[in-house]
Formats: sequence, C-alpha cells, structure tokens
Amino acid sequence: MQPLANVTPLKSAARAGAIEVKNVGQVFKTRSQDVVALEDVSLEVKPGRFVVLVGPSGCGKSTLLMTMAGLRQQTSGTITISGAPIMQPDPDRVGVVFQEASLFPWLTAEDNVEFPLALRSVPKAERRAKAQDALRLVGLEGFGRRHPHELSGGMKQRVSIARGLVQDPPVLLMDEPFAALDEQTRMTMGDELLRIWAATGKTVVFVTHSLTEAVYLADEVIVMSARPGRIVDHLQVQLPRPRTYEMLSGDAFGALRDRIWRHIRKSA
Ligand SMILES: Nc1ncnc2c1ncn2[C@@H]1O[C@H](COP(=O)(O)OP(=O)(O)OP(=O)(O)O)[C@@H](O)[C@H]1O
Repeated sequence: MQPLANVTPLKSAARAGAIEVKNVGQVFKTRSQDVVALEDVSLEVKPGRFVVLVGPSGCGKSTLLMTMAGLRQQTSGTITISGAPIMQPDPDRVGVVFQEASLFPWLTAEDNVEFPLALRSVPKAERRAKAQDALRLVGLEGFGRRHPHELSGGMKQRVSIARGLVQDPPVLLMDEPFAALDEQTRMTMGDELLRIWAATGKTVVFVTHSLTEAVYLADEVIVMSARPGRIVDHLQVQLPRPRTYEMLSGDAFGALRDRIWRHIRKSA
C-alpha cells in the first residue's frame, strides 16, 4: 500500500469511500420535451470496490457519474459519498477522470496536475510535492516538465488520472477514460489502473462500452437499461486477482460477458 504523502485523513474514516445512491432520478427539461435520463436508480458501493457501469449508448451512464461527482444535481433521490450528501464538486472526496484527458495545452504535466490545488490556493511547495507524488504513482516520474503535445495519448491520460488523484480522494469516478486509446495501450492502461487501485485502496466507478474491459477490471458490473436508465443487473466478478490476459479466453470470463451482452442486446 502506497498512499499519497501529505494527506489529511477524512473525518468519517470508517465510511470513507462508500457510495450510496438512493432512488435517483434525473430529468432534463428541453424546449421540446422532458428527457428522463435516470429513473429510480439505487446502488451501494462499498469502500475499495472496483465497480464498472455498462449499458447501451444514451442510457445515462455519464449522467449518473456526473451526478455522483456533484457536477449535476439529481431531480429526485439522494447520493452520499463517504457518508455525506454530495451537492457540488468536492475534490477532497471525489476525483473525476474524463474520456478526453482535457489537459491545458499551455501548462506542463505537473502544472496540470497541480491545477485543482492552485484553485484552492494550496501553497506552491505543497502543490508541487503532491503533484510529484501523483505523477510517480501513475508512472510518470521525470515527465512533469513536458507539455501535453510532447506526451503520447496514454501518457496524457495518466496525467489526467494523476490530476484526479492529486488530492487523494477516497473515490475516483472515471468516464470512459481509455476509449480514445488504441487497443494495446488500452490493455496496458487497464493493468496500470488496477495497479494504482491496489496500491491506493480507492473506490473506483468506471464507465465503459467495452464488455471485455468491464469484466477484466471489475469486482462488480452494474448493467443499465436503455433510456430511461435503470439498473437491470448487478454482477459479482469473482475471477481471481491479479487478472491476466489468459483469463480473457476462459469460460468464466465468457459467461459473464455473455450475460451482460444479453441485457444490452435486449435494450438496443
Ligand atoms: N444536458 C442535457 N440536456 C438534455 N438531455 C441530456 C442532457 N445530458 C444528457 N442528456 C440525455 O440524457 C440521456 C443520457 O445521456 P448520457 O450521456 O448520460 O448517456 P450515456 O449512457 O453516458 O451515453 P454514451 O454511452 O453514448 O456516452 C441521453 O438521452 C442524452 O441525450
């Protein structure tokens, strides 16, 4: 276990990293109609679990993740993170990583990682130390002075993960973080993420369209139906860890992937 240095422990340590979503609904009001994106979604994630959300395109996966991150307010229901409601973004409790690395091109990798701390006026020396820790954790020690255009797609996404981790939140929410990467890099990044997860003990909620990636990474897979998004299945993935490439062709792996696919095909 290798937590980031200089971290203030959470007050409610016992529930740090727990997520509770209760009867959450999300309705978007547009000029022509009300779009029901989420309907009566409830789920519980225990601290330290790796949970993957899958479902057909437009079923509300990103909406659910953004609502858990406090970036949107749900229309109904409640969401608590580490035992307290989440009403707005709170980088001490929740880190977020998006599909596009969305780095500032004019800032170096370490300045990008420091950015959330700079916004909160954390002193420069402390910012730098935390950014160095986070960059080391994602395997980018020595690359901090590079600008995004000097980094590969996978490296940029590592910087983005480091930025999500820099305040050492107990929860990391990831919205298709590897979707823009080629298949080889994507597999490597999956293994890297599992290494970081094992080293930090964070709760991860990860959205993907790839059923293989879902089963490979997850402790649990939550399957959503087409809009309005509801939870239609919740699978426990009991494959041993560390996960290996050989498991991809095993019967247990195939059975889980088929079960998820049957739900998605029904919804499509
Ligand atoms: N701001 C908004 N205003 C109106 N409708 C929205 C808004 N944001 C999302 N929606 C709609 O809500 C539904 C859920 O969208 P969301 O992006 O959460 O789905 P998703 O499962 O993440 O999709 P994908 O897999 O294609 O990324 C979609 O029908 C989308 O068009």
